[in-house]
Amino acid sequence: MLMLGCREKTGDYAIKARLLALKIMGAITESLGMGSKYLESKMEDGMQVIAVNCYPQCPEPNLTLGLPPHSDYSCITIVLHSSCGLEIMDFTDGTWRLVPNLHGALQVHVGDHVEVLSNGLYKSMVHRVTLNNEKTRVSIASLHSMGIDEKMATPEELISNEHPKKYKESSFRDFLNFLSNNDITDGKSFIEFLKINYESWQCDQTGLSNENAPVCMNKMGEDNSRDGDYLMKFKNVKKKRKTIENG
Ligand SMILES: O=C(O)CCC(=O)C(=O)O
Ligand SMILES: [Fe+2]
Repeated sequence: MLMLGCREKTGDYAIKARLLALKIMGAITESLGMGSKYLESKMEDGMQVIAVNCYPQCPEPNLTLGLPPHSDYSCITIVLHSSCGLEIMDFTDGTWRLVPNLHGALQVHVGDHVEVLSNGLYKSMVHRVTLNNEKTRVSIASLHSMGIDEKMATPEELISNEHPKKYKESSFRDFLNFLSNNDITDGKSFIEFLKINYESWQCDQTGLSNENAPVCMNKMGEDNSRDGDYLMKFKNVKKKRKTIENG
């Protein structure tokens, strides 16, 4: 009986989360000037993946993570959790910020595909999950994207001389292929792989060719900032800046 009750509730939750995701995606495409129906049919025919994550209490939470840093390869993810643990990367200063636990609140993560769709106006969120030594944490993540072979591309309307195309197009299957060949726990990220002219961007961001590097650092925080091993890169950029300043 208990299982039956869970089954119904889970099914109901999945349906409602999906409807909410469709509405949010409509609001996002509208905010980009593409109209609320721009992706409607592709999202309606798209995929929903529900991940139920259980993070057991851990005697030494400082030594490990529940989930390593990553961004979601979805358009958006809707998360409901039982307690604190989720942290998001604040690229303005390279620190992790704990998401507060508001009872019953849903968190919405912008995923990689919305970053591509918006030509970088929306940034997919880098997040991780920490553990605690008091209680088990449970989260339900509902990931919403287009069909497995549907390519997400930046609309022409969002591309101009001032805002050149920043990302290659890709499908969910492309991501799965990327996953089979790369270890994301090693810090590899698909969105970085999709970036066009990433090498030249990276060079600018080091400040090596720019005397106003502190501005670059800010720009890095607000703007591009993720990297396959972005934390390492963030540190390296700082290190390079120091070397430049000292030398
Ligand atoms: O447990 C959480 O709060 C987040 C889960 C998550 O990031 C994921 O499933 O991709
Ligand atoms: Fe995630």
